[in-house]
Amino acid sequence: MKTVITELNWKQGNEILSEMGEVIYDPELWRKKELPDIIHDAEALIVRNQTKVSRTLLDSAPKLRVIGRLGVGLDNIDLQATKDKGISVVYARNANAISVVEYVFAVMLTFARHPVEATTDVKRGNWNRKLFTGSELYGKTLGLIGIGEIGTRLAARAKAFGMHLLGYDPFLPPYEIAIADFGVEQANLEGVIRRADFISLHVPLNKATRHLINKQTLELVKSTAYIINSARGGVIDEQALYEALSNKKIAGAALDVLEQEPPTNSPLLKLDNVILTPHIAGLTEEAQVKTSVLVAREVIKVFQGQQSSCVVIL
Ligand SMILES: NC(=O)C1=CN([C@@H]2O[C@H](COP(=O)(O)OP(=O)(O)OC[C@H]3O[C@@H](n4cnc5c(N)ncnc54)[C@H](O)[C@@H]3O)[C@@H](O)[C@H]2O)C=CC1
Ligand SMILES: O=C(O)CCC(=O)C(=O)O
Repeated sequence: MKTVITELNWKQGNEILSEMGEVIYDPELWRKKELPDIIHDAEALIVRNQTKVSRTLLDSAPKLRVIGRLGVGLDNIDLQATKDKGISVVYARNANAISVVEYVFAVMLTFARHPVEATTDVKRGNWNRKLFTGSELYGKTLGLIGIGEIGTRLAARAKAFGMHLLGYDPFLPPYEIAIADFGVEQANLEGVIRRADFISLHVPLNKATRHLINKQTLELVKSTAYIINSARGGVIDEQALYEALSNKKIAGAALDVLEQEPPTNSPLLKLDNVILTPHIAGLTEEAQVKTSVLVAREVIKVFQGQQSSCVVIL
C-alpha cells in the first residue's frame, strides 16, 4: 500500500502505515503545487483539514482506494466525488471529542472568572479584587447545538458542574439514551438560543448549518450570553457576529474556528470581548496520538477489505 500524508501527523500512526509499504509524509504537501503528481500512484491518502480534496485532485490519483481524515469534520473533502469514484473515507470518530469538551470548559471558565485579564492587571501593579468579581457556571444554562460525540460528552461534564442543559439536534435518535442520562432538555433552535447563558456549537459544516447563527438568530441571544464556536467558521455569519459583539448585544464569543483560517483583516481581531484560538480545540497530545493510530488502523482495515466502524456512509 502506498500512502501519502499531506498534513501534520503523529509518528505513532505513521509507523503503523510504514509497516504496510511506502509512506510519503510531508506536513506541508497540502499547499504544494506538486501534490497531484505525488499522489498519482497513491492507494491511501491521509489528510487533516487543510487539504482540499476536490474532484479534480482525485482525478489525479486513479489508484486511490481510501482516504483517512485525521479528525472529524469532512467539509474539506468532496464526498460526492469519493462516492462516485468508489473511494472509502474513514475519519477519527470520537478521538478528539474530550479535548474539544475541555476547550469549551477552558473558555467558559475564562469568561466567568477572567484569569488572564486579572493576571495582566496584577502584573501591572494593581490589586483590583472587586473589578474581577466573577460568576459561577453552577446554575447557568448551557445550550448545545449539535448533540453528537462532542455534545454528549460536554453535557456529561457540564452536568457535573451543576449547569442546566438545553439541546437542539434534529437528528437525535442515535443519542437518545445518552441525552436521557445526561438530562439534556430538548428544545428547538430558537428555544436554545433565547434561553442559554452559553451557546456551544457542535455541528458539522454543511448546506443546512452554514450561517446557522446569523443576524436574525443573534438578535435572540441574551445580552449576557456567550457563544462558543469550536465547530466550523462557516456555521456563524462573522459579519453579523462582529456587529452583535461590537454593539454589546451579546457578552462575548470564543472562536476556535473562522471562515478564513488564518484570518486576514478580520474586524473580530480588534474586539476585547472575543477569545480567538488557532483551531486548537481538538489539538492535544492525547487526542492526536489516538487520532493517528485510529486512522492508520482503519485505513489499513479498508485496504484489506475489512469492515471499519469509522467509515463515512453517504
Ligand atoms: N475545533 C476542532 O478542533 C474540532 C472541531 N470539530 C467540529 O465539530 C463537529 C462536531 O463533531 P462531533 O460531535 O464529533 O460530530 P458528530 O457527528 O458526532 O455530531 C454532530 C451532531 O450534529 C448534529 N447535526 C447535524 N446537522 C445539524 C443541524 N442542522 N442542527 C443541529 N444539529 C445538527 C448531528 O445530528 C450530530 O448529532 C465536527 O463536524 C467538526 O466540524 C470536531 C473536532 C475538533
Ligand atoms: O483537523 C484538525 O486538525 C482539527 C480538528 C478538527 O477540526 C476536526 O477534527 O474536525
